[in-house]
Amino acid sequence: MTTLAIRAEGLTRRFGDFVAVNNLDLMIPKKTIYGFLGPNGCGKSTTMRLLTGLLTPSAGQVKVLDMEIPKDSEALRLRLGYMTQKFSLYDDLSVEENLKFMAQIYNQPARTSKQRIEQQLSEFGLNQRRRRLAGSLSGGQRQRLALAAATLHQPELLLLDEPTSAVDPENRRDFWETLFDLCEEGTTILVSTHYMDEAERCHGLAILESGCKRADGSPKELMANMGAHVLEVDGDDLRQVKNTVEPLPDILSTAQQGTYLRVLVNQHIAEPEQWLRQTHPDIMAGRSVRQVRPSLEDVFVQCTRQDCTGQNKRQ
Ligand SMILES: Nc1ncnc2c1ncn2[C@@H]1O[C@H](COP(=O)(O)OP(=O)(O)OP(=O)(O)O)[C@@H](O)[C@H]1O
Repeated sequence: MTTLAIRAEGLTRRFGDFVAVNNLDLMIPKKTIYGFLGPNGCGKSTTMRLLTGLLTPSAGQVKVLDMEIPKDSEALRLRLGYMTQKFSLYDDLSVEENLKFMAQIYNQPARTSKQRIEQQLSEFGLNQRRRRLAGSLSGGQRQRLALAAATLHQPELLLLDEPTSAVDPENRRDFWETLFDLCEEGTTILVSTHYMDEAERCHGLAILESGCKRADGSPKELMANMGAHVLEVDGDDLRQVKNTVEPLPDILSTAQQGTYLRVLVNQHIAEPEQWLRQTHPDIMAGRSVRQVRPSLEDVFVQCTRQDCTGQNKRQ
């Protein structure tokens, strides 16, 4: 028995010539919430499908809950919960019927499943809506039903593919509270997202782009080891400041945020504020330039500047 829920080495998936998941190494500890952060098309869903055994790897080794994939995929399925991006329950079945159906799929004995369904209906606030057709529920209610169904059989590992993309901020917050409760009870959770605030809630995180892993660690570690200074420049005409400083090789990126320009400067510059003022004294005159703590978005920008071969995308 290891302390890892998922261990992948060189995990790769090709579709024809296209490499959707490229040589991915993952070590995901049990009883943690681990995130995949990345833009559309970076390979999050494909990786999740590989980890559930629904898709066969083109190369690499994967162990999930100490079982080998794809060899043990069938047995593993009963120990996993998987919530896909699209609502995958039946619109024309009621809330309760959907849960009963899921209980049958997971071979739950009728006597215990009745009790478990009642428990889920109450825990996920669906008791009053048990006879409503799933198709008539709101986005937040559908999402709660989907999570109730995915956790009905008390899986050890829960994989959630962009679970909050169709819900409002309040439901998203409640949803995350539920995830922390499940984690506290011993469930390992793997969740994909493109929201920075959600990624920041994870214990560990892999930043993916174009099928490659660009960084991993806790959000705190990622921010501490980003390899760049972050400056905020204020004042008028920030567009002009941006266009002027951006071509400098030691400027890694610039982005306007309200009344500030956020500037990422190469870490080897010893005194970045002073350096920026000296390189463009005219345009910096009368502005405040101050160094601030990196955010996860800065980390994301910094580690996705290059493509999988290490080429700088800006050039
Ligand atoms: N069955 C398939 N055949 C061919 N290409 C595929 C297949 N499945 C996925 N891809 C491609 O692999 C890449 C990664 O897709 P994937 O769905 O894993 O990305 P994602 O990060 O989950 O993005 P999104 O958030 O948009 O779902 C995309 O370019 C996609 O078009």
